Amino acid sequence: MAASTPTKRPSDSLPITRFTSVVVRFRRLATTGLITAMVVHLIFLVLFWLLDIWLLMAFNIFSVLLYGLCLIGMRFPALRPMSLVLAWLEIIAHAGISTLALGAASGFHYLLLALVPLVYIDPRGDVLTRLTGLLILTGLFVGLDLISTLHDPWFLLREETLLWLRMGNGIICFIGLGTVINVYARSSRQSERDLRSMASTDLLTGLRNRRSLTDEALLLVAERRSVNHHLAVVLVDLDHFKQLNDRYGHAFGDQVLADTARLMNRTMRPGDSLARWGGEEFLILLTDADLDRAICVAERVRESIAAQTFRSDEGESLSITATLGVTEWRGNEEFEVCVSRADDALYLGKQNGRDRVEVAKPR
Ligand SMILES: Nc1nc2c(ncn2[C@@H]2O[C@H](COP(=O)(O)OP(=O)(O)OP(=O)(O)O)[C@@H](O)[C@H]2O)c(=O)[nH]1
Repeated sequence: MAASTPTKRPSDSLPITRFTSVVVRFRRLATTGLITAMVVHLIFLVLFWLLDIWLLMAFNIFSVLLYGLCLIGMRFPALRPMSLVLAWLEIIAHAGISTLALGAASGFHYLLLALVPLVYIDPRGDVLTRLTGLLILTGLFVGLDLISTLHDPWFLLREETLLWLRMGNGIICFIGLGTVINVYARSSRQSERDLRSMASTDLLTGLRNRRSLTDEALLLVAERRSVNHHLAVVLVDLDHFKQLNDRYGHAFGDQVLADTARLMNRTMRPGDSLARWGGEEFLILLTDADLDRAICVAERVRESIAAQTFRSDEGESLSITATLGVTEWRGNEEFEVCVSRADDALYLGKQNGRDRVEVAKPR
């Protein structure tokens, strides 16, 4: 590539990242809930068949079928809201009819409690919707308790049976609450991990980004100030990258960046760090390395980049070169000062013809 005036600082590239949205997580949670509800209603179905309560048996057959339909509906974006509303209404109707049929002592109104976290988890709900949802659930819970205290249930069961039912419903309620909270907590932790990874990774190359490496370097520098360990910095800048982009296209440039990052990554020792520092600039942080070792590493990187060949879309074989600035951390200076010295060396390397390693000795 032809020579041109060296550029001092390349600009940072914007990180574009994958992110599993909170809506997707809510959908997963809702699907898990629907499957669980279906299984629970199958158990109720058997139970009411054993107790010979035909009304609740019929209602549970209807519920199982309804959950099946809701699960199918969850596969289609347009039907999702309706599926969720139907599932909500089913739980409310199930709690209501079962409590009226068997009395509050059966504990069926406890099932309403499992809906409380869902009022808050739905990401589309605003404050008013949440408050309304909570008030409706509270009203239903208290109302059902009151009505069944004032009126006899439709079906009379033995005290012992009611006790078992109440305990069962209490357990289902706790398991339901626990499951919802667990799924939500796990998805929150996953979101946190995703965000951390997004904040520290460069999407194009998969390398750590500037922020992540700077954070590590600042920690190392703080630790090593007292211990007097070596630390060296190598700045790598690909030569004439603008020309490469202009000649072969930006997508090809991206590929070259990604391949070069992979190549450099392979040459790193465990413990050393490599980051995409800016557009076509990379930074290598060498822990426990003095200047001589840093120069060796820089030479090795320079040679491996120069030896790498690429094939353009037109089938043309080409290679690129890089200029590297090397320096050693002085032990009592800020990390930025050390990087700036490596940058000065790099700039000198560009002026001196590129494809070379330039060293800045700390004074
Ligand atoms: N394809 C691609 N190009 C990028 C990316 N980030 C920065 N660049 C390009 O890298 C080029 C850097 O150009 P300059 O700063 O002039 O440097 P150069 O052409 O490499 O010249 P020297 O550094 O002086 O050898 C610009 O054209 C940027 O658009 C990227 O993520 N992908």
